[in-house]
Amino acid sequence: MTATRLDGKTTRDEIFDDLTDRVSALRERGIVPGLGTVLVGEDPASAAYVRGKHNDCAKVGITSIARELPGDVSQAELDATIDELNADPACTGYIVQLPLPRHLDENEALERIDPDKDADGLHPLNLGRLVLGKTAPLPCTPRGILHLLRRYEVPIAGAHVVVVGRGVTVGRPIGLLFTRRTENSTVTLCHTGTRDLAAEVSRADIVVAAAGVPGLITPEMVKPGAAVVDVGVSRTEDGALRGDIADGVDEVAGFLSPNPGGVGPLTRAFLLANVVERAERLADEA
Ligand SMILES: Nc1nc2c(c(=O)[nH]1)N[C@@H](CN(C=O)c1ccc(C(=O)N[C@@H](CCC(=O)O)C(=O)O)cc1)CN2
Repeated sequence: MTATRLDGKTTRDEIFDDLTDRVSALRERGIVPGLGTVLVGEDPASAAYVRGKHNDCAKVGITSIARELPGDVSQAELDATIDELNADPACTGYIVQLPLPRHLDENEALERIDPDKDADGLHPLNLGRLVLGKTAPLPCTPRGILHLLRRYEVPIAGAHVVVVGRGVTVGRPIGLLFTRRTENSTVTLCHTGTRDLAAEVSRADIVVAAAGVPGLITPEMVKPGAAVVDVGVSRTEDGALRGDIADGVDEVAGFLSPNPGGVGPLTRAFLLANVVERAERLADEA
């Protein structure tokens, strides 16, 4: 079997076309959505992701607001930047790029973001709203995963989904999304304490690998025909990206979302979608 490739770039372009039209319609109503980013330090990957977000803004007509802070910034200075974006009417939504340098408290930063401006959907209030099944901005990578699976008509209702990794940006929230009534999947969340990862993965109709361990998921683990989504990120010494999926998985799986080229572009697209959706809500309330 050679897996159908879930193409994140083509799918992102479709989303951008839709967002471009919606941003034009907002501009006609006198509203210009603005995305803010807070980048701390000089991690090359984080800097590249933030640059990419601003390039995307230019493509769809959203204003960019970039804040860059040195790697040794204090928590109080970071808090002040967050407060400034909370108060800025030109900023419809914003993100604090993760990970932060170790001396900073990520949870404190996320909690300080005005939940209404939380473009990442990672504020505790918004994650809580997700748990309660209330409307909230959805975390961008999980939203991208679901969109990509639906786009390629991968069966989700009733599927057994095995998520590998319990991080806050992917593993934990994707479990919440798959178990909503609208998705109706059964989720097993695996992590470093899981006794027999291969046995868990082998039962999955859908595998979401978000562990950050290169080549963790091997062809022998995967049920023939399963959908495999690679969102694991690790870097080689020369900075090259490595996903969690080993070579040969595409010979066993029915669908494969590669990394790069799969969910990553959609993470960026849904960040803009969260901003545009907030701008539309504000326009309707005005
Ligand atoms: N505040 C946040 N921080 C981080 C998030 C996040 O969603 N919010 N996710 C990741 C980084 N990230 C966005 O910020 C991100 C990662 C990857 C991609 C992407 O398009 N990847 C490309 C490959 C790029 C490469 O070669 O390095 C792909 O998959 O094709 C976009 C965004 C952690 N931090």
